[in-house]
Amino acid sequence: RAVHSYEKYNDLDTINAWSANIAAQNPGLVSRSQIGSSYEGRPLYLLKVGKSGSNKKAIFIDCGFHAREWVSPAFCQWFVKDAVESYGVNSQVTNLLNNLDFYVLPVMNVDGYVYTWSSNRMWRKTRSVNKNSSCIGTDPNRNFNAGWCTVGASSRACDDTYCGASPESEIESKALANFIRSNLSSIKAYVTIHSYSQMLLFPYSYSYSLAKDHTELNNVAKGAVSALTALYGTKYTYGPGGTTIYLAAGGSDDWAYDTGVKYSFTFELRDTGRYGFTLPESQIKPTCEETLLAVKYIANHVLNNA
Ligand SMILES: NCCCCC[C@@H](C[SeH])C(=O)O
Ligand SMILES: [Zn+2]
Ligand SMILES: [Zn+2]
Repeated sequence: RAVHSYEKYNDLDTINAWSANIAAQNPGLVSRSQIGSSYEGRPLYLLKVGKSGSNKKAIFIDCGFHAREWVSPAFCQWFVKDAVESYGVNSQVTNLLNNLDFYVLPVMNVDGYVYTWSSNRMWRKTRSVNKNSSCIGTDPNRNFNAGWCTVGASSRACDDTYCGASPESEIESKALANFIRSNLSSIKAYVTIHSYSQMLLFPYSYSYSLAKDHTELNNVAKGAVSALTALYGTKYTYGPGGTTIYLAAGGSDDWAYDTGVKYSFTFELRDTGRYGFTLPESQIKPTCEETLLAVKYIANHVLNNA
């Protein structure tokens, strides 16, 4: 197996070995569980990061929804590294980890991720077999029960934005939704990491109607983006998904929000198209460092307001 590096793209086996190790090496801060399995039978590992305590608020962060967006899982790994390195050293991180738990799902679409390493670097969807079609996979970010398949999604199995046979048809979507439903009393924020476009998005994408918490979410996004931009000058846009990027129904962020997770955000990381999904490894560090500032901004807002 390859050596793990935070500044390289790691294959799934390496990421799974890393998550086992980082939990074993930081027992007071990190624990690993399995929330389910993928279509092809791979485990979906979840890391819980935070100082053990009772009835703490939690933030759920997932990466790797879309297989080709390799910088996304790189960020989840970077996030956990920063947490364990900074605890007891940096007062802001220590405060966050004492008062919040972070559930980190390093790779949601494990089958798709493996497929981008073995067969097709540009694969997006899951790898499930579709009935009555030779085309494989569903877009997990069109597969949630939020305006499902009404707009900005396809009902054709061969399309990259195929919404699936039904909401939560994908075993991976079901596992994620079940975990959040079972932990609704503690999960105050949902952050899902994608690439590329350099955007910070929040509900709704399934319609142009404003979320009831639009003003607050917009202000949080504004603050998070300025924290991000302050580091290297990376320009981000932010706003409701529908008007900021495109209408897209069935998204995990809209579903989480309508399910009661008020602070729900989708990140589209670097870049704006020069490299796109094949962002060079030299940009992993700066991308993760700047994104970390935005996520910490959100976490602090949640800690003070949720
Ligand atoms: N829930 C939709 C959020 C906005 C679209 C996000 C992008 C990430 Se590649 C998409 O799923 O098309
Ligand atoms: Zn994506
Ligand atoms: Zn994207």
